Amino acid sequence: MKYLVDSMEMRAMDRHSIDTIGIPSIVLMERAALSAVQEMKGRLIGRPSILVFCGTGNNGADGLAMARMLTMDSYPCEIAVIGNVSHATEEWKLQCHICEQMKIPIRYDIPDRAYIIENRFSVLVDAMLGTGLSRLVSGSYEQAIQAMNAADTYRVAVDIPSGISADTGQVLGTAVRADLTVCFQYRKLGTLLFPGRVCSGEVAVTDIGITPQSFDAVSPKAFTMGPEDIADLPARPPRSHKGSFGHVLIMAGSRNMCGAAYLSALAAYRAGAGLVRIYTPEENREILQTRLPEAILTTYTTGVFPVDTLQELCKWADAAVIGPGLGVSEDTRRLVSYMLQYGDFPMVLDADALNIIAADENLKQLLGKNHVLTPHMGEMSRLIAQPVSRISVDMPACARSFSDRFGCVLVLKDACTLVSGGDQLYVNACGNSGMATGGSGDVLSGVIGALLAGGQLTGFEAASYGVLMHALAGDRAAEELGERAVMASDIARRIQ
Ligand SMILES: NC(=O)C1=CN([C@@H]2O[C@H](COP(=O)(O)OP(=O)(O)OC[C@H]3O[C@@H](n4cnc5c(N)ncnc54)[C@H](OP(=O)(O)O)[C@@H]3O)[C@@H](O)[C@H]2O)[C@@H](O)CC1
Ligand SMILES: [K+]
Repeated sequence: MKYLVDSMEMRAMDRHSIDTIGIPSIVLMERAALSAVQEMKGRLIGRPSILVFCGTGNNGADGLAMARMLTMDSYPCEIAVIGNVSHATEEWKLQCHICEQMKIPIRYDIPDRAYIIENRFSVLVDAMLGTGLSRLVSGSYEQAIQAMNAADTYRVAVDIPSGISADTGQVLGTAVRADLTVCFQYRKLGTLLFPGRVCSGEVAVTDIGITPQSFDAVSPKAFTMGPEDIADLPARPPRSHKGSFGHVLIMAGSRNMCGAAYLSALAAYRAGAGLVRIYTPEENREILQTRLPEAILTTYTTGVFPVDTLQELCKWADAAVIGPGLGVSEDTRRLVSYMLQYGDFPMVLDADALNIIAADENLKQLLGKNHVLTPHMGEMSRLIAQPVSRISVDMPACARSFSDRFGCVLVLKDACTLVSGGDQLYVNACGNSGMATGGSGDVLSGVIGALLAGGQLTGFEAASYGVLMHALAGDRAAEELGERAVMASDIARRIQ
């Protein structure tokens, strides 16, 4: 598990380290600059000429310190100061004074592409704007960013590419497109969220001497996970039977539409469920029994609402997945409404269940801690009656506000899927574009359903690990088949 921080959290940690623990700001800065230089040098061949673009805040001060270290290490190095020097921080003034004493060339106008080519700079360092970015980029910063992007060079961003919001990953006007970003102490949330992730290039995180003590008892809320974190899932006891791992009820599929039910059920079994039961229209019986004989089937006839059967199913289930391929009809509306009222166990609400809930304010009011909702951007837009463009501007805030308001877990599916619940935010860093394929969401809902049914994870944990397992399976599928060829069933079969 790795923490991700936003600008406010990072500022609070910097302040606590400086004011309470007593580490001077300039000491943190020295380690930051040294670590960035080391990361950079490890990727360079020979001693290329380097131009360091410095703003006038502490991100710029980092850049000045880096220019000093690079010069001392015999790299031909020059500094370009961007922005208003009258706003410079104390650290900046000190670092600038040292550079002047060392006679490192400093220029105060904006170098253009021609200047960069003429002087054969093949590495550009972006130390203009860091976590202090507070508004749309314009004027001299905008020109400098454009000059950096126009040059055919290796670009290194200090802490975060200038112009990317550390909180949302959005481009605030314009942003540097870096090949390497060196994040200090913690990865900034905006370097993982799109489009910040694309602008950040390779991301290295370095230790600058801020300890967990600097959290001041409040840990960062966002985190990410990788393949190594799967080992933290509760172990399966060796002495177990199929009842030990939970019963998953999959309410999915509609008349002659059984693919979603099949994929979700298959994924639930692959993710470790003990027993999977599919509740679907009678017409789907034959094909599902043929495709997935391991699943138990309970079927219903369109137009009939079998309350007794539903009562039995609710007694049987440890967790449910409701919605894949369900369709939006009076039958399914009654089904979703019944399950929200009487299903007293964790459940995943996906696809058409979400569309049904979106259209009925009374159903929304039934949402709570038992519920994991898994909307993609279109479904989210319907749930909150906001356009997708509005959601994209700040996905973490949108996910948080929904999960807070309804007390549920929200999985907001996108190229960078988020899971929000309680006070936490999981940001998925795995997976690939091959997973943007029909049925991929049905597979995810089945995985989360199985993890919920296991009974050892909270809704938030099941959803986060579910997203991770699904993404890792997608990566295995892409590695074997190529991203273009991946289908949902390929993902389901590679869940481990
Ligand atoms: N001890 C520490 O704290 C440590 C901090 N560290 C480093 O400090 C960084 C944070 O430094 P920071 O807080 O000084 O903010 P920073 O990113 O330099 O930006 C502020 C400047 O930007 C300006 N500005 C903002 N938006 C703008 C816009 N759109 N367009 C134009 N200008 C804009 C703003 O201008 P003003 O509002 O004053 O006019 C101000 O001049 C952090 O990312 C890390 O690199 C490390 O060394 C470790 C120790
Ligand atoms: K920067």
